[in-house]
Parts: sequence; C-alpha cells; structure tokens
Amino acid sequence: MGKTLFDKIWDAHVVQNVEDGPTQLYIDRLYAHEVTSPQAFDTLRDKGIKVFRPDHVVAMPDHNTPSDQQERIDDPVGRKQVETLAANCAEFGIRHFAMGTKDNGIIHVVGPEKALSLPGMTIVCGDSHTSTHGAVGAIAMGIGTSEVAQVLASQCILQSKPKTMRINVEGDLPEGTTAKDVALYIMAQMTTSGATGYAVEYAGSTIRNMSMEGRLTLSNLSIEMGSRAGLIAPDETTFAYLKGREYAPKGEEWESAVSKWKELYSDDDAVFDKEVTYKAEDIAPRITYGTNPGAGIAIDECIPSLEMIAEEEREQFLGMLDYMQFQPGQRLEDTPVDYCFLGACTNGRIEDFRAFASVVKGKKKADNVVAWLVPGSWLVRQQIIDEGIDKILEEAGFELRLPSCSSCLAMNPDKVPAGKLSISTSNRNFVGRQGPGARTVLASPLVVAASAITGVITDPRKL
Ligand SMILES: CC(C)[C@H](C(=O)O)[C@@H](O)C(=O)O
Ligand code: SF4
Repeated sequence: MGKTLFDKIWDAHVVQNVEDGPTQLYIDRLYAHEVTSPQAFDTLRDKGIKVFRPDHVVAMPDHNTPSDQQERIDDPVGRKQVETLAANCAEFGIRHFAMGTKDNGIIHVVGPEKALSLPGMTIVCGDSHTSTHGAVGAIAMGIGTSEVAQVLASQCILQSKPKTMRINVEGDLPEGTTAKDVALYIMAQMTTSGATGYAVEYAGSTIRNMSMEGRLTLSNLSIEMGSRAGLIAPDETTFAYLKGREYAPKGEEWESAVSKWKELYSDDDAVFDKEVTYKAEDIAPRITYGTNPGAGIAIDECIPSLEMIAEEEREQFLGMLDYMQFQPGQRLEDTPVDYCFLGACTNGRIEDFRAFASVVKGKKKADNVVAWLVPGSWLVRQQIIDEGIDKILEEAGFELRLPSCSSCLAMNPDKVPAGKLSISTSNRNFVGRQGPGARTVLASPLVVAASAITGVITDPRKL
C-alpha cells in the first residue's frame, strides 16, 4: 500500500516507536515566541540543561509588539514577555529576530518567507497556527509549553500519530473568491471539530492552482477545524516561492533538495482514514456571523433562521447571535462596521495587501471606520513600499502600520472597544478575541477592503 504525504514525512522522522505509547519524533525546526516560551526556558534553567540544537531554533516576538511604534511597550506584562524572550535567546544562544528589526514579524509569516520552513520538515511552535507552515509540504504542528521545553532539550517530541484526512477541492474559484473563502467554506461544512484527531492534506485542482500565499492562508486555518496539521504537497509553485529566499538551500544544494522534495506527495494507492471533496464553484466570498470561525455564510446569504438549526444546537446558536447583536435570518450585507483589520498570520502577506489595494485604489475610506492595515512582517512591509502599495493606501485614506499580530488577539494596544463591530482578515472570532466585548466577523482581504470603503459589510463583487 502506498504512503500518504504525511506518512512519508512522519516515517522519516521517527526516532523510536514506543509500544502502545507515543512516537519519539525528530523535529527539524522549533519556532518560539514570547508568550509560550518563558516557562520552557525556565524548565531548562531549573534542570541545568542546554538547548540541544540551538541552530534549529528561531525566536521572535510578535503577539505583544505594538503596530503604531516599536520603541517601547507600555503594557508591563507584554514588555516583560518580549524582554524575557530576548534575554533567553541571548543566554541559550538562539537566533532572535528582535522587535523593530528587519527580520521580525509574525512567526508564521516570517518562517515561510525566509525559507526557514521547507518541504519535508517537521516544524513545531508553541502556537496553534503553526499549521500554516504545512503549506510548504511539511508536518507543522502547534505544541504546548512543556513540549517546547522537550524540543529545546532534545530536538524531539513525543507524539501520537494522528489519523489522515484528505480534503480535495476541485475546479476554478468564482470571481472575488479567495483562499480565505475556501478555508471558511470548508470549516462551515466540516464544523470547527470536523478534523479533530486528523492531520489534513489539501489536494485537488483548486489547491494546485492556488498561489503559495493562498495555500499558507488555507493551512493556517486548519487548526480551526480541529486538525493539528494542514499539509499541501510541494510542487513547482512551492519551489518557485522558496527559491532564492534567505535560508533556502543554494546552488547544487538547491537542486538536490528539489529532487528530494519532488518525492513528497501521497502515492496514488495511499489510503486516507477519511476523504472529502468540495467543488470550487460552490464557494463564494464569505463572512462569519458567530463566535467560532465555522459559523459563517456566503456574503449574500442570510444568517440561518432558527428552524434551520438542530434543536439541540439552538441555545448555543442564539447565545452566539446575542453576543454578536445579530438576529436569526438577518442579512449581513449593509450592516455598519466600526473597525477593519487587514493582517495576522492568516492574511498579512504581500498578496493580501495587493488584493486590498486593488479594491481601494482610487476610492476613499469610509469616515465611520477605523482601519488597521498591519503587515505580517517587516519584509512584507518593505515589499508594500517597494511596490508603491503604501501610496495607493494613503491616497485612499489608510495608514500602513508596523508588523505585529496586532488586532488578531488583544495582547497589544490594537484592541477593538466593547460592542464595536470589526470586520477582520484574522482567523478567530471568539468572544472577546479582539478586545473585551468586541464583535468580530471574519472575511477575506477583498471583503474587508470593500467594507472599509463603504463603511458597511460589502460584497466586493458589487462595489
Ligand atoms: C498566544 C498563542 C498561544 C495563541 C495560539 O496558540 O494560537 C495565539 O497565537 C492565538 O492565535 O490564539
Ligand atoms: S496573528 Fe493571530 S493567529 Fe497568528 S500567531 Fe498572532 S495572535 Fe495567533
């Protein structure tokens, strides 16, 4: 029987299989950020252990970094986390991309764009959206802080092998529909726990035709349906994206790496524990209405009416709508928005800024809207400037901010006030996610851009 892509990478990293226990898996790359690493470093310090392979670890602060200036962090808790990361990296000899330096950004944006994440790797980080890196053809998983300590100390992790699922998407995406919409659509079909216990591989012609950055967006959201990992077989798109990037293999090493990477696909006779197929033509620009990313609709649909919801789910459904201040059956188009956020590890890449700019070019931001446009890294910010996108944004009344997780998570000054409605390109719309009492609807950069221009939830196809 053939092997799946996941099996091929997994098998190549098994150090030992413990009978009736987890697998000891070798890890190629550990990323660390300021929020989930301090205790892991404390553990090493307490036990007098050194970092086993410091050159395999890359750290950077991203959650607490402000997006308006990066000279200082006013919040003492956030400041301490960022300072502690810097001190730990200095003490343990780990590469550290400091706040405000050209290498810094959100880990899940920086890793792929610097080719620190490569096909065939095992990649972990104390962060659930580590699934993002699976888009380059890697096993990339979020882990807990105690596991971060394990990897620092041994470059290995104890892991039970998940089941495998293949999600195929076939055909051409309709106009105005992006990778983000594909992810939101799949999640609505599968629910936010539909892939729990599985490692997902995305396949099919829609995925093959998707840009590398679109694939990163899709893999990013894998965790939101419960999957720990979201892999995509590396192909010419992957190789073209990685080639020449800072940490990519060079010269002959590149050639030999690519020939190995070309073996990384699921064999024709590989069997998945579960397989589902969706049609691209069924997907449209989407928007969420609830407080989990699976509670979403096509932008021109209405929120389900109460009759459409199973009886046992009605209480939860009404609870979500109550928080969101929406009604069953309500149409969301034309609902006034207060905040617009372009950014996060979901949609903070150059293609997202190009998409946003393509909508707002020659138009003006609505007066009722506060807009935060936050590149996912300093490299993305530089690309925006080099391509003159900053000028287009400025002329339309927007301001380009500094790289950060920003308004994705209320751990820095970019908080949405209680009761305000935010339309956001991030990946989570949980209660209080963008600030206590803040209400979040998730959408693509095109939908957020159209809404930032009109001041109401707007279908970009109709602008
Ligand atoms: C702070 C961190 C642990 C968290 C995560 O694991 O994902 C954050 O990045 C998030 O997006 O909620
Ligand atoms: S941008 Fe958001 S989802 Fe991504 S790592 Fe930061 S807080 Fe988590």
